[in-house]
Amino acid sequence: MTVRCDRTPAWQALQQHADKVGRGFDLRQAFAADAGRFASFSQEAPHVFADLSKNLIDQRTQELLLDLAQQCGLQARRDAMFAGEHINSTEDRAVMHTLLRAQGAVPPGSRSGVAGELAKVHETLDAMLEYAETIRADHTITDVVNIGIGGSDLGPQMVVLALAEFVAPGKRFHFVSNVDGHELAGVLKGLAPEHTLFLVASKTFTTAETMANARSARRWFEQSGGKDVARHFAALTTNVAAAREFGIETTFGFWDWVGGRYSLWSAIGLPIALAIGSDGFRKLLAGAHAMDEHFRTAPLAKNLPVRLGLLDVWYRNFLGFTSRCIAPYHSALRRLPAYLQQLEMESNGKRVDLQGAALPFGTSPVLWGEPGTNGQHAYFQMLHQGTDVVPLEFLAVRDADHDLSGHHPALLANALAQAQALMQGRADAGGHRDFPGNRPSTFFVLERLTPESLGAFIAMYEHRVFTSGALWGLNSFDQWGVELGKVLAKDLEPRLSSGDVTGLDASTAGLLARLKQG
Ligand SMILES: O=P(O)(O)OC[C@H]1O[C@](O)(CO)[C@@H](O)[C@@H]1O
Repeated sequence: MTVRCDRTPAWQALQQHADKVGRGFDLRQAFAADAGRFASFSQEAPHVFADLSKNLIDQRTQELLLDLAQQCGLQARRDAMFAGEHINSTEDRAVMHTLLRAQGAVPPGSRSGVAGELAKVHETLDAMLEYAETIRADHTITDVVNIGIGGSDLGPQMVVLALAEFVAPGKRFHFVSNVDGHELAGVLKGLAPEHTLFLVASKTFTTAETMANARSARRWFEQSGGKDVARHFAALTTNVAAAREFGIETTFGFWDWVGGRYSLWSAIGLPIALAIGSDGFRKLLAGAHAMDEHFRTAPLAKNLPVRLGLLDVWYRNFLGFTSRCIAPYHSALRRLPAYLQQLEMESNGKRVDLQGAALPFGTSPVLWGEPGTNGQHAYFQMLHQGTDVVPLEFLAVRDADHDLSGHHPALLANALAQAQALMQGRADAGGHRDFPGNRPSTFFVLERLTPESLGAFIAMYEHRVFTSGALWGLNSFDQWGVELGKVLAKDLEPRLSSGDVTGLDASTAGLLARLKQG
């Protein structure tokens, strides 16, 4: 049983600590006073190194945050997740995406039944990877179109882009998510049905956008002379019956205990397996599993996802920061911010606790960002000199996968320089040219961007979001907030042609009249 963070003695102690030192904390003085600050505030985890030393925390902050984690029962909730308890209480489901990357045995203390689930995981994984290898060897298939949205799009898309270096030539990958027909039409324009494989990816197989795109893709396939729907369409879903009813015979399943935003490790990862091969996909899983084991077993004080989640609570609830910026210094990670937005904001963008009581404190920050160095020439101005403090996260990769001379040192120097500038500031230039400094950042280092390191980094983020969500007393695994808009859109769609505005508010009615279809 977890205790909500604001009902613990540590919460009160952190409030006093924030009043006393938190808001007056100065990073420059902290480094001057403690030669060991980098070592004591950095952390090695599988495939990921993190420097937390440029954050507005001291040893006491860390101790109090760890007390908070203990008093909230973070370990018990973590163990309940790994054991397969139904911690997604509003949907009465287990949360076992970690089982998708379990390498053999189930975690100790697992509920009965989990071993059986793991056997199903491996059976499906083997079948999916065998299929992936067959398609990889089939040179008549030159284009793979993934049709899915949210977790059925962002994860596979982000990973396929990120691991471009590992993608065998000969196949192009396309991702269609939006119900906006411009997207699908643009992709279809360059395709031939006999050379195309469509993957319809949807956990529920009911999502309106995905179903509309899948129907249009099949119509296009048939109208352009495509033969053999069975060979050219596959479905990735927990709702195999609905996929069959749609007319798709090749299906790869997964289970209700995999949340959409945690599903790239399941059959939803088929585009990744097609792109980087079965070995590559297994390495991605292995990297994530290594981070799972770190999260599950490392003491809280040396547990990277825990330290990050606690830092998020400190910034959000005690220093009042409402957003966090992520800057991956690697152009292949350009979809990482969008992916992390869903992971964090759909998980922790909640205003009631597990019992449904309104929370008296803030939860998910706004997460945003762009790859560096591009962001530097756009919004970094605000990060350096704006009135709001926005903690920034740098992700740098030591080794490049190209041999263009000079580029990589320039890229890395920029990442280092920005973190340095944010912290140091500048007080000698006068007026508009001065920088306040003391702006916090976290700096992640991967040795190389590989399936293993990317898998570990994503898993680290999943567990960090788990940590802050657990402390806030949230159910991080439902998403009721997406439902109302879906219902209203269903009501409005026919009105766009009928023009019926009965019962609508004046603004919606006025806009509908402007958008009415001729
Ligand atoms: O995979 P599905 O069921 O099509 O859902 C897609 C996405 O839609 C959501 O349910 C939100 O509407 C996400 O949580 C999910 O990732």
